[in-house]
Amino acid sequence: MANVLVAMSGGVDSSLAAALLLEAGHHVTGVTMHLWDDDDHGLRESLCCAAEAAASARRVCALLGIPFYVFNYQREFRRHVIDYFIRAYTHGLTPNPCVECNRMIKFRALLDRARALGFDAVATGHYARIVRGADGRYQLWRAVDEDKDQSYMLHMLGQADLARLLFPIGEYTKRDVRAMAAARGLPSADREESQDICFVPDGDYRNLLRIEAPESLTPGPIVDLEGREIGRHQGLPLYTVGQRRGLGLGGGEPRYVIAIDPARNALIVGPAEALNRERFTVTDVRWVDDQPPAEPLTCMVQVRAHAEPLPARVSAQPDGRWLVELERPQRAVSPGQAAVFYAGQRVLGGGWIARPEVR
Ligand SMILES: Nc1ncnc2c1ncn2[C@@H]1O[C@H](COP(=O)(O)OP(=O)(O)OP(=O)(O)O)[C@@H](O)[C@H]1O
Repeated sequence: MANVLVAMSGGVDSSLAAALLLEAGHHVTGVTMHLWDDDDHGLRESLCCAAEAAASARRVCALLGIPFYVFNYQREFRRHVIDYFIRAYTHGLTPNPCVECNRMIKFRALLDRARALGFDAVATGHYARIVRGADGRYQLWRAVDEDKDQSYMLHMLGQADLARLLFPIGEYTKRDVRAMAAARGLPSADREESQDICFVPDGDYRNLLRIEAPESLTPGPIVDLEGREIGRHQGLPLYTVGQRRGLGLGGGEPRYVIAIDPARNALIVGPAEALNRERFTVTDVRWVDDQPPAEPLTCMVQVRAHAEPLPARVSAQPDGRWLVELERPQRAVSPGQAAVFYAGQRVLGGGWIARPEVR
């Protein structure tokens, strides 16, 4: 029996996680993290759900008869997630704020505070599995429900984190989770289709950039692979590698965003073939086992949240980065996104895709 703090966002997954832990005989306490305010970042008109999440989590805790707290992490979230998000865009990268939120807020700030408060473990409603190997080491595996799997977003977890984490939902399919929640009188529907970015609920981050980093929206040249200017862009953060629509280049051969060059404030476009990448480097790599696996490492590499993993050779570079050589070229590998290394269902580790040298 353990003293478990359950991170609750008011939805079906974390609500059921709390219920299952309670049924397993643990002492369970619910907590909602207050991450941002409805009147922050000039986003007032598009925000909805931060307060609603806490209210819903509070109701679930009352139903389960467990204590409920709200922890204020607005300052940390601003610094580590929103500022990172803005900074990445101003550096021509495509950020993944959920990975940073997991790394710095849920699995750093919350885990640390839980320990300081005397909790043995923190549980979340993430879809992933923690498995203890025969050697006693912790392993991170994909969820049973592959469609819902969130292991890509959790690749930064190391041994000390996994020793104090529980993902009770990872063993079930979303269907099971809904049915089990309904059977317990818990909310069983998702509030809304999960938004990609919680602090930009309508998916339009231009307002945020307009207020926080207006200079990032400076129009500039669209250049082809030969360096000829063939159009104008409206600000680099509005484009992603691989994008075709919205370039305003008129007819002719379809052209795609091949690279973003913040030094020249230029968008580099070219034909579809130019998007294919076989090699790229990954920075800030963290390994679930806390140490790199033996080389040569052949594994599967996933370069976006829902991308198909591809076979690759991964090798350490003298500068601390890791070089990924894919067996087959992959379209649109976006600098700033996470690259996560898998051995079958098991996460080995991962890091950030670095920007290649741009011409
Ligand atoms: N504001 C928050 N406060 C506390 N925990 C949170 C918060 N946001 C997310 N979490 C935790 O992280 C988990 C994964 O979050 P994610 O946003 O991927 O799913 P979700 O749709 O919020 O899940 P749920 O069905 O539990 O609402 C949640 O299940 C919950 O445990």
